[in-house]
Amino acid sequence: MRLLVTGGAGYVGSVVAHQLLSAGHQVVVLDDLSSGYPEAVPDGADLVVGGMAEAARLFAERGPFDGVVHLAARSLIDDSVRHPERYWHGNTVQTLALLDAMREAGVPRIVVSSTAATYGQPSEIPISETSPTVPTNPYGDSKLAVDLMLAGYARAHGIAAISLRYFNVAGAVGRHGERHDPETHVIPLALRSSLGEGPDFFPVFGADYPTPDGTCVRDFVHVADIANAHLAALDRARSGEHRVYNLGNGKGFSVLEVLDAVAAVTGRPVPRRPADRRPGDPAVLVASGERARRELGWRPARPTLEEMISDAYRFHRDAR
Ligand SMILES: NC(=O)c1ccc[n+]([C@@H]2O[C@H](COP(=O)([O-])OP(=O)(O)OC[C@H]3O[C@@H](n4cnc5c(N)ncnc54)[C@H](O)[C@@H]3O)[C@@H](O)[C@H]2O)c1
Ligand SMILES: O=c1ccn([C@@H]2O[C@H](COP(=O)(O)OP(=O)(O)O[C@H]3O[C@H](CO)[C@H](O)[C@H](O)[C@H]3O)[C@@H](O)[C@H]2O)c(=O)[nH]1
Repeated sequence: MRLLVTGGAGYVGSVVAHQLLSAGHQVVVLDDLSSGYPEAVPDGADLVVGGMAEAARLFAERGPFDGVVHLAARSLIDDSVRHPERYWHGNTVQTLALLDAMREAGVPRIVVSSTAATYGQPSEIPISETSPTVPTNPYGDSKLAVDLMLAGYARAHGIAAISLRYFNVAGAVGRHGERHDPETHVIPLALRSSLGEGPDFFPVFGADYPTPDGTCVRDFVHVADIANAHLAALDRARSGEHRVYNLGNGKGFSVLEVLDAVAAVTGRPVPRRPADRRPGDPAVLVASGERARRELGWRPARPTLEEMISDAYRFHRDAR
């Protein structure tokens, strides 16, 4: 297929672009480099620098395209609380422009990055695709709005649409890894603390959650597994239908368990200090992967935390 990958200069997008190329697809990356890096774009993919306003021109000049894999987004939760307009414009309005360009050019299918943040504080564990969606921040709101938009466009305009709700993405594939600035995610931050490159103490946000050790529990998924789900979703997408899939391993690890696993990989402890809860953090986020298994045939091939952390560590060492 000839595919447009938005956000392909970012963490997950660069791995998705890499796997699509390995599977023999043609890839054009559209990325405004607001949080991505040109050198992250895999060899073999063309990079076009710009926002979704460029999509119409790309479809007209470089078409026909068989589909879009849309990962471009802002995803800093704290920032979204302070500047909701950045998320409504950057995520929701930008996606609307992309969908309109697809309609105009007759691009038939789209696979979109959604997020566990669309569920907010979950009412049940594991979280299934039919669980209530009540986001607790504008980032989650802006992503849920995209999912609703996709449902309407699929129904009315025949677009084949799939939303993949990632839980906590981790790990790296070769030279494609997590490089956010600022970094807010637990594994890269814990690696830095363990290696003496971060703050002196890793802040553990909250010790009194209703979990076995009092810290939050998350469902980590290897970025290579996440990327493979996009290939399966492109195959599964059906005209006129919007489907949502949770991507997780169905198993949770607490923040303290993550810190121990990081220490086991680096051979050095993670110095830590209790800190206040981070506003909006749900105690437990664990996915039911049942629908993705049944309908996409997707099974994570790298489910262990050790492998995710080892790959992230290798990427971190090589990038230094
Ligand atoms: N990393 C996670 O744990 C996680 C979890 C759930 C969902 N997601 C979603 O996955 C996607 C990728 O996340 P990531 O961690 O790789 O983020 P990232 O910041 O590394 O990548 C996002 C990429 O999109 C680009 N971009 C942002 N806005 C753009 C715009 N308007 N036009 C063009 N390019 C734009 C950025 O420059 C960057 O290269 C996002 O949609 C995010 O919401 C990520
Ligand atoms: O310095 C830190 C950083 C994180 N944490 C804890 O580690 C856990 C994981 O936090 P992350 O920031 O790594 O990831 P989140 O669980 O907040 O992930 C959420 O935000 C992501 C976007 O950044 C995705 O959208 C994802 O789907 C959504 O669940 C949380 O309990 C958090 O409180 C700490 O204790 N200290």
